[in-house]
Amino acid sequence: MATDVHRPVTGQAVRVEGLTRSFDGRAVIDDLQLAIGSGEFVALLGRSGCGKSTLLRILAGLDREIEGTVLVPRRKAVAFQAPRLMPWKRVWRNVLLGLPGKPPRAVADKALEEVGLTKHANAWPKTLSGGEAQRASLARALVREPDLLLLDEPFGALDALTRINAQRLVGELWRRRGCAVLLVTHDVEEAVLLADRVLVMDGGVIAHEQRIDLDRPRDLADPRFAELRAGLLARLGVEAAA
Ligand SMILES: Nc1ncnc2c1ncn2[C@@H]1O[C@H](COP(=O)(O)OP(=O)(O)OP(=O)(O)O)[C@@H](O)[C@H]1O
Repeated sequence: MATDVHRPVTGQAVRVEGLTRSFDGRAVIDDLQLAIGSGEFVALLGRSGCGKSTLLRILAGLDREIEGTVLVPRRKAVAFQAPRLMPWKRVWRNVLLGLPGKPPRAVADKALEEVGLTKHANAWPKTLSGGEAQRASLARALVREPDLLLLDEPFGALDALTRINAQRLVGELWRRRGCAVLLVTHDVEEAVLLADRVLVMDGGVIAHEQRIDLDRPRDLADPRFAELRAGLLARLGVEAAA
């Protein structure tokens, strides 16, 4: 039933063809096509319940009850809205959790430095703020040296200021690492701020795509930024404020 070949095509991080995923006989994803280039930053928008997380879980290899073809790199990592840290393990041990072999602590320390958490390497997860826990979760993704980083609303639960810092961090990590990113978000501004290309999911397929042809770092005050944002909001059925 499922064709799930973990081998990337040259120049591509993701290739999905004719993907269908049904729950109780209802196709949430229905003959979906998708390609993401190596090193490309793609944001995925769509109404609540349209299947964004389902698609991300399939790309992460967490859901194999599919029909169709899914090609993704072997090295991929995922971070969710909830940081999912093990409370009984110190932060650095959480970062190494699930890695094959016995990686030395230095591997965790390097990733924690990258996300600005060196000070908290020995801390227990419960002592971290929401933003810090989210950064620990990002560090856990980075130690996998991913060619594809899958982010499911990683900033959804953060307050506005922490969110801006976390967005900035993800933008920097992406530039430095050069991996492809698929970011699921509800925030149109975040999508336009970070992505090379924004996809809108609807009716089980990618119903719309918008290339973001703005230089980085992006300026929220740029009229073209507002135009792209308004266009995407309209696609989502939301009227932008004048
Ligand atoms: N394990 C499951 N069993 C049954 N139905 C499921 C399951 N997982 C997802 N669904 C259904 O599939 C649909 C898509 O869910 P999904 O979580 O992918 O949406 P989403 O676009 O990520 O939503 P949100 O933006 O609210 O997070 C929903 O109707 C959901 O109820």
